[in-house]
Amino acid sequence: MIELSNVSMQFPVPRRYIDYMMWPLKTRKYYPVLKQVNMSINEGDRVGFLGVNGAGKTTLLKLIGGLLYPSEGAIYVNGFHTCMQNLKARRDVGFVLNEERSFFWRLTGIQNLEFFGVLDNLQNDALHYRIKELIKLVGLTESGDRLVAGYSSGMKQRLAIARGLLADPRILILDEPTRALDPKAVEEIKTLISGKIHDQTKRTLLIATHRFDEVEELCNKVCIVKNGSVIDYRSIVELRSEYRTIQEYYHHIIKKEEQDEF
Ligand SMILES: Nc1ncnc2c1ncn2[C@@H]1O[C@H](COP(=O)(O)OP(=O)(O)OP(=O)(O)O)[C@@H](O)[C@H]1O
Repeated sequence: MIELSNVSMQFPVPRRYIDYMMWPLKTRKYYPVLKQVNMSINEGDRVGFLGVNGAGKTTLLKLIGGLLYPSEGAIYVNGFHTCMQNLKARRDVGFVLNEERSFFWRLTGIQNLEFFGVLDNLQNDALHYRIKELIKLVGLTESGDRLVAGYSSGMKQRLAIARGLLADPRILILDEPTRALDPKAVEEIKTLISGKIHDQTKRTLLIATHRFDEVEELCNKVCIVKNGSVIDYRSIVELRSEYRTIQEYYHHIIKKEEQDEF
């Protein structure tokens, strides 16, 4: 269970930008990225986070995963406060972040997993057994001994998924898991996530994405983030009674929100 109560997040304005800002913005030391977010996510839920670039999806996921602390409010993951009990809150959370540079390119896929596995407190036989299992699960058995420098984007994404699963977390956070992949690789990653990662384990999945098909196929709930606020959060079954597709629902909610602003 994940609970967010009145969560706000501000980042400091970088010094180099202040010089170019006009008064009264010049006096601003912080800018808001998330505003008063309240939501709860049940165990086994698969939530798709939709919103334009810069809406605050990644920041929200990093806060839930305890990688960032909120400026205000509180987040509880399985009853643990993400600031006060950070290690306990993070124990059951795995991350699949879309950062190409987060692997050591001159090491093999398996060597990378060994490195990150040690950081996750796995050792010796337990670590090697887990890596073998994961390499098979993500379909990298043939290429586990190849240098990551020679991996395609799809293979790096599979490796990122394996890394996120090293500690066998109950909650998996995926930030744009199919970004920059070709259509075949997108389908393969979606099948991997829906079948082996969710269906067989009933893990909680939190997925930030720009793809409506991904939400349709992988999620049971949708959360729309706009300008740092959660403007709608509901189950897909519920929205089906009003909208034919996720796309139609998304555009309608965004339009309604814009009309309400004026
Ligand atoms: N570490 C940081 N320091 C300062 N500003 C940040 C930091 N991380 C994110 N931001 C800012 O917070 C805002 C929200 O960014 P975030 O990455 O959460 O959005 P997003 O919805 O995930 O966007 P995208 O779809 O492009 O990934 C942006 O304006 C971004 O520049």
